[in-house]
Amino acid sequence: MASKTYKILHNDVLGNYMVANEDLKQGKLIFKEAPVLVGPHLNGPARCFKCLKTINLLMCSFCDSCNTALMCADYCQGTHHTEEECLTLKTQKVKGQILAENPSVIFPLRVLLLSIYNPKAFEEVLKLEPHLEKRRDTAIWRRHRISVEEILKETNLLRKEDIEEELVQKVCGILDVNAFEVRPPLDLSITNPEKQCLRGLYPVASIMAHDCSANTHIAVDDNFLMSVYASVDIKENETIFNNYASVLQGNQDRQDTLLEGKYFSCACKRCKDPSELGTEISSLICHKCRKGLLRFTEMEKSFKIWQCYQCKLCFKDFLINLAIDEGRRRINDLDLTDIQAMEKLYKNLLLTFHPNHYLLLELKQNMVGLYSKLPPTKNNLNRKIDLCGRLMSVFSKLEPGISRAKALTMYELQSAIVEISNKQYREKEINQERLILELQTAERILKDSVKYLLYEPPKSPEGRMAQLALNELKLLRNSIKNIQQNILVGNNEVNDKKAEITKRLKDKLERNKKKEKENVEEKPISRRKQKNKKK
Ligand SMILES: C[S@@+](CC[C@H](N)C(=O)[O-])C[C@H]1O[C@@H](n2cnc3c(N)ncnc32)[C@H](O)[C@@H]1O
Repeated sequence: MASKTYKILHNDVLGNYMVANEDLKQGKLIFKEAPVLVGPHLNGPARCFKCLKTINLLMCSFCDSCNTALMCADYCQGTHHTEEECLTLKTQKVKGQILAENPSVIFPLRVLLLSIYNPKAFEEVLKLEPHLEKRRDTAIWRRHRISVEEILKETNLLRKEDIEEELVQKVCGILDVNAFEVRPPLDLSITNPEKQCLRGLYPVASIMAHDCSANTHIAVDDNFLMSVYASVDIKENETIFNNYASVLQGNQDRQDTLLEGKYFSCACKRCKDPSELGTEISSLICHKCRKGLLRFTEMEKSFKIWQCYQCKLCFKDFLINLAIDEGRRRINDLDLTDIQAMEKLYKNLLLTFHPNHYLLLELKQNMVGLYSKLPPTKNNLNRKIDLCGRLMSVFSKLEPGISRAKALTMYELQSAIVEISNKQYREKEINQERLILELQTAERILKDSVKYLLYEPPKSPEGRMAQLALNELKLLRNSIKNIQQNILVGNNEVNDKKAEITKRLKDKLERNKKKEKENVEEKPISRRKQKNKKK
């Protein structure tokens, strides 16, 4: 598999992986890919075969033709239940009710159906890594046996030869190791996109190896078409990486996710650096010396050792995990509409965690969201600017280049700068020149935010935000121009006045000079006159 932008190589550590076939500039589209299939999560709710929206099982209907595929409504216009799939299901003569009662079988079943109506696509899917040996007889294997394999067998959902244990487990393994989380269409929530995620199978994209600080930016549109861009410049022959974990996950969480779900220990630059690229995103404050930071140092048998770099005290990871669990519990218990409670908890957690610890970053993101809704007092705006700045400094290190998290934070940051500087100008705390400087700073930030947001599909929440941000950028530029013109007009008026005053002074001076001259000419005559008088 090769294209102009990438090629596929193989080594013992990564298996198949993708490298750049040429120098790729930041923002370069590396490839686009449509999914082979999209389906629900193993534990996710049942979804309409046509539009993939969550189904209310009490009110669902079944496809008129195959009588098996679940539908959200008779009139659903979705396109994801293809004619071939429909015909194949029809020949299986199974009751759709079985799928409604066992939503875990839906996605593996749809993959297995491919073997009947699209063997070529099925063959491509089977080339993906299932990690069969690492999964054999583990908890996940047993779970798939009960929730997928046995249901398929009991209900005669497929021909006997299609549901051999090995094949079903392979398909489940391929889905777990390779599928991408994708957002359902029309889901406009940016705050918790994971909540209602679907899984999509993208055989090319899934070849990208993992790095906790990836060099790609992935955008999926409402038809699940995936676009993969270079998020930074990538040199020819450099590996093209995707981040399988979330950027704000700490070291331990990431390692657990990757080991449990993808069957490898990550040894990327970020994972090997106890400060996590200088961010301290996993560091805690040492409870003994209260000066140093506790960072993970090394694995010892099955647990990690954490050490204070100042007083050298060591902790086993279960103690660190206790502190993290307690912090997590307190954040989960928070009322996310109560800014005072959030600020109080933030201060409190600073006694245990580094300010950039991922728990505090999560809290900061929630606080920025809430400050955006609170009355725009100077205090609120200043705090929002401060929090956005802190978030930005972490994102810039962990996600250099094109980054969704950075773009959203930059948008919030510039809006607070615009609001506070206009307020300060209205209240005569700053003059027009200073106002322009502040607005120009906001303009630069908004321009970068727009630059990154424009990589998002237009109908996604971030894509809509890109259009909003673009309009705001135009307005901001206009208002800067207007103020500059005001200053120019003001300066011209001042200059005119100055010129008038100078002219008047000059005239006066001329007049005085003239008078003096006249006096000088007059004086000798008068003296002579006086002399004559005396005579
Ligand atoms: C989505 S697949 C990627 C394609 C896979 N390498 C293949 O040959 O089909 C994920 C698997 O690739 C391997 N992998 C990806 N990134 C890795 C990394 N940074 N270190 C070690 N293994 C990695 C792991 O085996 C992982 O389970």
